[in-house]
Formats: sequence, C-alpha cells, structure tokens
Amino acid sequence: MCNTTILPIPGYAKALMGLSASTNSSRSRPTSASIPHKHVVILIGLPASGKSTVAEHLTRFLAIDNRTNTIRCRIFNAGDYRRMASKTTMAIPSSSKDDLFSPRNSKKKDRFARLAFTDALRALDEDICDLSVFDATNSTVERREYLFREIETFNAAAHSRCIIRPLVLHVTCTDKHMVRFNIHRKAYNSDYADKVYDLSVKDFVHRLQQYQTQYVPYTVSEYYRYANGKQVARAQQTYGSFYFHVGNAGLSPQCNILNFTPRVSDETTTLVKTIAFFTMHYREMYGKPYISTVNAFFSVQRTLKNNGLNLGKTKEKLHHLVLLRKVIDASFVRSMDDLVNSGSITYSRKNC
Ligand SMILES: Nc1ncnc2c1ncn2[C@@H]1O[C@H](COP(=O)(O)OP(=O)(O)O)[C@@H](O)[C@H]1O
Ligand SMILES: O=P(O)(O)OC[C@H]1O[C@@](CO)(OP(=O)(O)O)[C@@H](O)[C@@H]1O
Repeated sequence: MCNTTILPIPGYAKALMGLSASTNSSRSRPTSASIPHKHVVILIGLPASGKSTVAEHLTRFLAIDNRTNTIRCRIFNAGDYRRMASKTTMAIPSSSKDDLFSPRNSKKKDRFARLAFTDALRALDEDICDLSVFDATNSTVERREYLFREIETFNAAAHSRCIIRPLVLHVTCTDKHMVRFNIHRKAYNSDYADKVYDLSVKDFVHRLQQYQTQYVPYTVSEYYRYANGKQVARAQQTYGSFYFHVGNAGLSPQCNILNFTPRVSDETTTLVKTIAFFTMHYREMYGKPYISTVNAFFSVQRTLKNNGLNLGKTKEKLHHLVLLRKVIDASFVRSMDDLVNSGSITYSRKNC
C-alpha cells in the first residue's frame, strides 16, 4: 500500500497532477530570486537499515528522471570519514572505553559526522553540487537539532551563496530476514576486511545493541517542532518541510509528509515530487531484486542446489545461516522493531 500524507498545501494537487505548482498565482517567489535553493537529504536510520543503498538508488534515480537529471548529487557518508581518518582497520573493542559506538564515546563519533556534514554544506555553497546526501544514522534528537541549526545558521549568513533546504529521508528495516541478510553483508565491508566472519557478525550486532541504547525515533512531534519553526528551524515555516520514508525496501506502508508552504521554491517542489515518487515506487523500482536475493539467501534448498557437490561452500553457507539465526534471534528483531517504530512517525496513524 502506498500512502502519502499531504498537509494543507496550496498548489500541491497541481504538482501531483504534473502541472507546475508555480502557476498558482497565490504563491510568491522566494525573497531573493537570484539565490539558488539547494538541498540536503538528511538520512535517519539504524546501522544496516539500508541507508547507503537507498541513498545510492535515490541519486541514480534523480540522474535518470528528466525532471531532476540536471541536479548534481553527492553523498557524504560519516562512516567513510571515520574510516579515512583511521590508518588501520577498525579494532574490535575489548571494553566500552575503546568502543566508538558506546554512548560514552558519542562525542568522538559525532566528530566524523560533523566533518561530513560541514563538507556536505560546503559542497553546496561552493557549487560543487546541488544536492548533498548526508549519510549517517542521525539517531538522536541532539544530532538532528544540530543539523537543522547548522542549516539555519548557513542560510542566515550574509556570505552564503545559496539557500539550503533540508529533506529528511528515514530508512527502516525490521524484517527478520532482511536484518539478518544486511548484517551478513556488513560482515564483508571494509570495517571487517581483516576479520573472520563470526567475529564480524557478532561485533556488528554489538554495534546495533549500542545504537539501541541511544536511538531516538523521529516522531511526529519532532517533525512539527521543525516544521513549525520553533527553536531550531525557522526557515521550515517559510519554505516547507518534507519527510520521506522507505521501510523494508518498500514493503512497509509509505509514510511521506509533504508540507508545502506558499513560498516553497520551484527547485524544491520539483525535487520533492520526484523523491516522493521514488519512495512510493521504491519496491517496484529497486526493492524487488533485493527481496528475491534475501529470500534465496535463506533457502537451504537453494543453497544445496547452487553449491552442488561443493561441500566446503555448502557447509560455510549453512554455518552462516545458523550463526545469523542464533545471534539475531526473534527477540533481538522484536526489540529493534519496537524501538524503530514505537512512537515513530512511521507508525503514527495520524499521519500514515
Ligand atoms: N534496499 C536495499 N537494496 C539492496 N540491498 C540492500 C538494501 N538494503 C540493504 N541492502 C544490503 O544490506 C547491506 C547493508 O545496507 P547499507 O545500505 O550499507 O546500510 P546502512 O547504510 O543503513 O548501514 C548492503 O550492503 C546491501 O547488501
Ligand atoms: O554518527 P552516526 O550518525 O551514528 O553515523 C555514523 C556511523 O554510521 C555507521 C553505522 O554503522 O555507518 P556505515 O554504515 O557507513 O559504516 C558507522 O560506521 C558510522 O560511524
């Protein structure tokens, strides 16, 4: 089921019908028409929820859609800043003191996110791109407030060469098989290049547990705090606020919130319409092959058939399946689902 919530928006119905929202005479242009409106997509989601993959899909989609193919996109991944800063591969922590993902080290971890976000805004200001995607978990209210505040400060600065509009893209994954599969894949990323499979999976699960103690769902009231321009995001009131959601590769109901205001720019309207289309059709466009791969991965019959007489490979694959089932058991997935969805915008009946 696809379901997009549209808050009272002059011109949006026209926009959905493919007519230019700017033809609505009640809408006025942005104050300085000469200043381009650029965008930053702020991702939110637990590790392994699929953020980087969806971000990649989004930028590919924008590049082929003829409404947006002139938009130059760049992705800024906080994890990559951490990996670049470290000369060695990630060490498996022996205590919470040297565990970057422990709440006690959140300031250390924030440093990389801040560096990545500063570059994301700078690239827009220096006209290196028109859309920056900020890829991090952004899992706390403090972090999100920081990001919105930074954008406000940027927009208010006299020397800024563009206006930056934030768009939130929430990526969730709580399907048991998808969670297991994604963590399996994470065990092969560069954090674990020099580590054996079992240790990598267990360490990643430990990382997720650390996030579970800190993650704060993005709620409707948090959305409205920014949308209503209180405290941290005054410009939202003027230029609209937009929330998009991709859940379980598009299998979960969509829950976009598009709050257009009279002064939303044409650049924003076009981009928002296109991203809304992307999220609403994510399953057909990008989710299907992934969903089939996940199903095939967990089919023991398929494992036996694919590996034929290769007993070594079959044994290894079966070992992976057993381990994944053991360390990512039903109660782990349930608690993840509760955390991600309880009180979150995604499950708020009011808006979905
Ligand atoms: N929507 C998806 N389509 C295809 N593969 C996906 C999808 N979501 C997750 N995956 C798989 O799971 C792995 C982890 O996802 P990733 O995008 O790195 O998560 P995150 O950025 O949230 O940590 C990816 O390497 C990919 O193999
Ligand atoms: O600072 P936050 O927002 O948690 O996000 C950054 C972190 O996200 C992670 C989550 O696992 O990204 P990545 O998937 O790119 O490896 C960490 O590596 C990275 O340090």
